[in-house]
Amino acid sequence: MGRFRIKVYLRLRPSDKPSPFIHIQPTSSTVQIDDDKHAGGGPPKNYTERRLFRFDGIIQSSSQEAVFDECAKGVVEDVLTGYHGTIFAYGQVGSGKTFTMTGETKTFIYCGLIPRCIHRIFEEKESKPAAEIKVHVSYLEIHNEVIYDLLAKREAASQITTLEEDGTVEFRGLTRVLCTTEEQALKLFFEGERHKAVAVHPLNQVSSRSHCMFTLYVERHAGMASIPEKTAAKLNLVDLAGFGQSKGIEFSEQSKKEIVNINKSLIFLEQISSFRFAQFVQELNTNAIINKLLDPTYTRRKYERQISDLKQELALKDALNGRTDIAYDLTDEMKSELRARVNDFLLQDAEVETIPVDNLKQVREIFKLFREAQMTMLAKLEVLQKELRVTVDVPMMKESITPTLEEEVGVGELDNQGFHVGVAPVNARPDSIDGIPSKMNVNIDDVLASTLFDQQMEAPKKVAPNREKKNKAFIYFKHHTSEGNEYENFLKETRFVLRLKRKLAQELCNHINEVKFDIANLNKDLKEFENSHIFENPDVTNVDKKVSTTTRLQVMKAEYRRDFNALNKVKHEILAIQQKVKSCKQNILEFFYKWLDESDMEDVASSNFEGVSANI
Ligand SMILES: Nc1ncnc2c1ncn2[C@@H]1O[C@H](COP(=O)(O)OP(=O)(O)OP(=O)(O)O)[C@@H](O)[C@H]1O
Repeated sequence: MGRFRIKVYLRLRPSDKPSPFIHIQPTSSTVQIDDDKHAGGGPPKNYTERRLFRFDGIIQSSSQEAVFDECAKGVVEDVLTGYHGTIFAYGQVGSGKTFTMTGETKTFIYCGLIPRCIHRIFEEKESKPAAEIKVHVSYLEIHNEVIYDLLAKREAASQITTLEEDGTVEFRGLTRVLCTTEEQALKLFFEGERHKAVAVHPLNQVSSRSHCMFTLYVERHAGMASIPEKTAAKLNLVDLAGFGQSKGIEFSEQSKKEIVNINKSLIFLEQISSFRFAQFVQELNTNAIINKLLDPTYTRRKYERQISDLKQELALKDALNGRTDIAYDLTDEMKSELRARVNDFLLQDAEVETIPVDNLKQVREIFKLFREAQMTMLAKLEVLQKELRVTVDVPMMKESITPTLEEEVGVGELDNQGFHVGVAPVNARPDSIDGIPSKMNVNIDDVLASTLFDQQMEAPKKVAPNREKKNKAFIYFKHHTSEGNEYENFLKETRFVLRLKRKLAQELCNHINEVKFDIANLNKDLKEFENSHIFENPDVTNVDKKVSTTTRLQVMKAEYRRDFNALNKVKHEILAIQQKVKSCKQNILEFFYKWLDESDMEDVASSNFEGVSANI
């Protein structure tokens, strides 16, 4: 990589009346401008402190050939060796940009830089066929902020978009044409010229109203057999639209729009003025690199050689460290051995040291196996969750996979491996549910055997009227007195809630029984796996089956524990509601007998309370 400075040359257009206040010094490549107080002109007032401007070269009345030799030849030579290059002309309207870049193309001596660059590149191509130079060209124009492809059909041109990446700008959709001869490239250039937007300007009869960029893409071999790398560089040749004062000049609406867009795109230039801009650009540094196109065959050979060298180096290092039996390429046998070790570690509690770790490839293979195991487990879990229509969240899984000390003294023992279903809060353990883990079936009536549900209340010992009349009086009390009515409604509501809770408890019992059944079967399967000694003859399908069974067992146990705890909770709620029902019944009877005592017994006896059942 080389550091380059942008070079700036000043080309002066011949003039009949050169300004007496601008002093050109070709030998020192400087321009001295007199103070504007005396000159009545010069640069904008806010820049008057700067009077001396230095350039890389000043070209006065030179031929087009001399301009090419001094300003462009070096750039073209660099492009031919693989560096990108750009030549652009800027200046006021009519200052000679197009004359410099394109020139008068009918006669070669008046040809500008673009035809001369084309000529030089094809000259190289013809003189060095071994370099296999390939040349493509493109030509674009930016007019009124729209990009046009001058080598494509006009209507398709506006579709060109720019893509900025890593500090470079690409034109998407721009036509690139392969040219095998200089004539072909020139023809394309002239064709593009005809499409350019030009208009009459008070300072120039044929004024460019757009920015144009002609690009030559040059691909070639480096030219040395030992370095068969290709280079690919491009040469951008840019003719900017002219900028300048438009005050006091009459323009058409179209021209006004163009001027606004041109001045907007050249705002930096406009504010600094041509000379200021030149000084600024000269201070910029660029990093230039040769743009290599790698030959795949050469690159492959190069890397093969590097790999072989590195292998030898590694073998030497291993030998020096006494590691002579290290194999860096894993065979299928080695891979299945590794798989068996990983399975032992994951499923048989084998020590981690039993997994060999000798080289990077092994480590990668081990990671791969771990990932496979995890993916298999996750996939199976997903299937299980779908099957069971339950959501097992991660904390619950963790809890069931990793027993805690607390769990060692937990409730029940569902399998023959010391597993229990977890710890129920001491005060939450209902007497009638103690038997669940050891019994195969849970019955709601057993579970609720201790309840006093629907017991008939014993009436306080009182002198009662005839039983049938008393029942009728009780019904009357419930339906026709405000106290009785209130208790009756409350009782109905409480019983309704009780029915719902009982239903829920019944469902939980059923599910627990199903889960218990599944757990018993899974335990049986696991036993069979163990008896078949699958790990002595590892078989992927069998190992997978065992993983699946173990995972399923853990899920079922977690589910059992969850439902078991839920059942405990519902049981307590049922007991509380039953207690409520009981006291409600007691209250209603108490109030009934009180009401009966206060009533006239004759009235009660003669009353007709027909039509309602006497049970409460
Ligand atoms: N060095 C030169 N020697 C002779 N004639 C020149 C020179 N420079 C420019 N001219 C003439 O001056 C006129 C304007 O030049 P040109 O069109 O190149 O200017 P421009 O900067 O491209 O203008 P615009 O910005 O309007 O496109 C043309 O007729 C051109 O032939």
